[in-house]
Amino acid sequence: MLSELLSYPALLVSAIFLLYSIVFLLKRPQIPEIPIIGARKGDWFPLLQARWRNARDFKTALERAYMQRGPVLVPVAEEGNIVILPFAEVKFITDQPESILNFDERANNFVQIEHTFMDPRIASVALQGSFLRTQLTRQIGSLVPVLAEEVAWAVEKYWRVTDTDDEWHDVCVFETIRHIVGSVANRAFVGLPFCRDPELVNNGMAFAVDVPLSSAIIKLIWKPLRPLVAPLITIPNRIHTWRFRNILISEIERRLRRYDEQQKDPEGKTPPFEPEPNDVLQWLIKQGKASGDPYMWRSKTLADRILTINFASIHSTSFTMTEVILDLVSSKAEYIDEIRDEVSSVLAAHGGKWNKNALNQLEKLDSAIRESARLSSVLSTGLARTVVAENGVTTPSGVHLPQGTKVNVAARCIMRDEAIWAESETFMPFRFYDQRNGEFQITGGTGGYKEDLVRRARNALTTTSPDFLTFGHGIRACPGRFFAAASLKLMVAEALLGYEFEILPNKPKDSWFGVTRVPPLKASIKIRKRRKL
Ligand code: HEM
Repeated sequence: MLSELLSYPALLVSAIFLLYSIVFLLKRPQIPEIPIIGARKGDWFPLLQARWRNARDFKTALERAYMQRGPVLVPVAEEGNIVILPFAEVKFITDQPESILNFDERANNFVQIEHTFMDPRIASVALQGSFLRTQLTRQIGSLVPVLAEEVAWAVEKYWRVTDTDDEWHDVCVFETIRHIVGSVANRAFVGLPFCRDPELVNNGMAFAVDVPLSSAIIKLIWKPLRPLVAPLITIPNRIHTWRFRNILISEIERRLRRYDEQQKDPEGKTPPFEPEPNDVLQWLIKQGKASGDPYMWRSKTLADRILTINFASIHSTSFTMTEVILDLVSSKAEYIDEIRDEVSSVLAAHGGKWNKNALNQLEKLDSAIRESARLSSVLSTGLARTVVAENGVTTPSGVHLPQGTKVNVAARCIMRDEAIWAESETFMPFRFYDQRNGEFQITGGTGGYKEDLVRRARNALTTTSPDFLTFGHGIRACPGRFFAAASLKLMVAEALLGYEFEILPNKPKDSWFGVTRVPPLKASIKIRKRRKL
């Protein structure tokens, strides 16, 4: 029988597949004994059937999970079995050390980094959270003026409405915003002229689509087969990485040569004299050289690090900005006018030039962006971590989570919970502004200067908390959020000062792809140039 089987390769492959399916169906994965969302009485294979149902309507699955107010299991197609912990356990997640609940393990598994990124070693430096947390955040003050210049250029270019034109024009919000965000972010990452090359932005964004798409397919494949199949599935990833690298490589090599020359001639006597660029690429070159590891200053490594930063930042910022614009234009004209008045008076007070202080004074705008990021957050689930402790971990509600369990919270539901947020489903742009400036007292406090500062800080766009999870929370909260907040404010300010918007009767609908919520990418709005008074 066995020899017969071995002589027919097709039969052998079918037999292996059958065996694997049986083992897969019968093997009870190591999962906690908690309710399974999506499973029904009488299901033969509750996990598999729930997985299929939840993948088709993850929004409902998430809402059901949240309503349980305790840990639940949510099987879903591309992610497998995830445990959703209740709101009360957010602090438990953020309090755990990385040796128990690990961020990188989950993130790298989610994107299948060893298959979807072209250089497997980049995994060890890929997310570069600590680099951004220190370098980029520290430099925001010096970056604001150049970012403002780039915003003005990009909005003018991509919204294409001339000063003399009185007509209303349709613009597709996401399609134009992604280019604007791409140029603005890359002005800080690689500088001029590269940030204005649409091919750089297009390939960076294409790669950011390739990764979740290819990783979702790869995760459906049996692990031992992945190294064989992944190279085929990730052909687009390789094409876009290759094109992205090609745009930057000669500039990187030029800067590396310049760096070496300057090291030999610190006085700067050898021409050409040029000021050192102040952008992420240059900081990465310095960091790479200082590390003493030649891998870190290979031009390919440096290009891939810029690509990874594009991957982490452009989609999240473009989606957030798209939602802000759509939330504003489907609210009230008075709201827009009030924010616009704030923007013009703050700008005038700073002599018509943006700087970090001026951005900090845009409290109404800050509040409107935070409110949009609460109500229309791009996150469905949040605080994604994997249990890495060998003996697992037990939650405060007493559920034991074995090693390997994927943990999340229902971020979207927390941020829309009526018990936490008054009129939680309504876009109230001044919600956080009022909380910053209102009579509200901190429990047990005296309402003094210190408490005033705390209240202000608590309600600022970049402040994370257990109930505001758009940027995550805890030690791994988004390191790019201060940069994102500055860019978002500059972009919305430019849009409000330069344009009028036709108010929409309703906000266009979003869509869901498995666990991912995507804003209305095709939505258009009507804009026209504002007359300067
Ligand atoms: C509005 C825009 C953005 C949103 C909504 C956003 C959201 C997030 C979220 C939810 C996380 C996971 C945090 C956690 O689980 O606790 C994260 C992580 C991260 N974000 Fe952002 N992000 C944005 C912009 C950016 C930008 C502009 C950059 C880079 C310049 C960036 C770089 C990163 C990196 C590198 C990580 C991984 C952090 C680590 O390794 O510790 N993000 N972001």
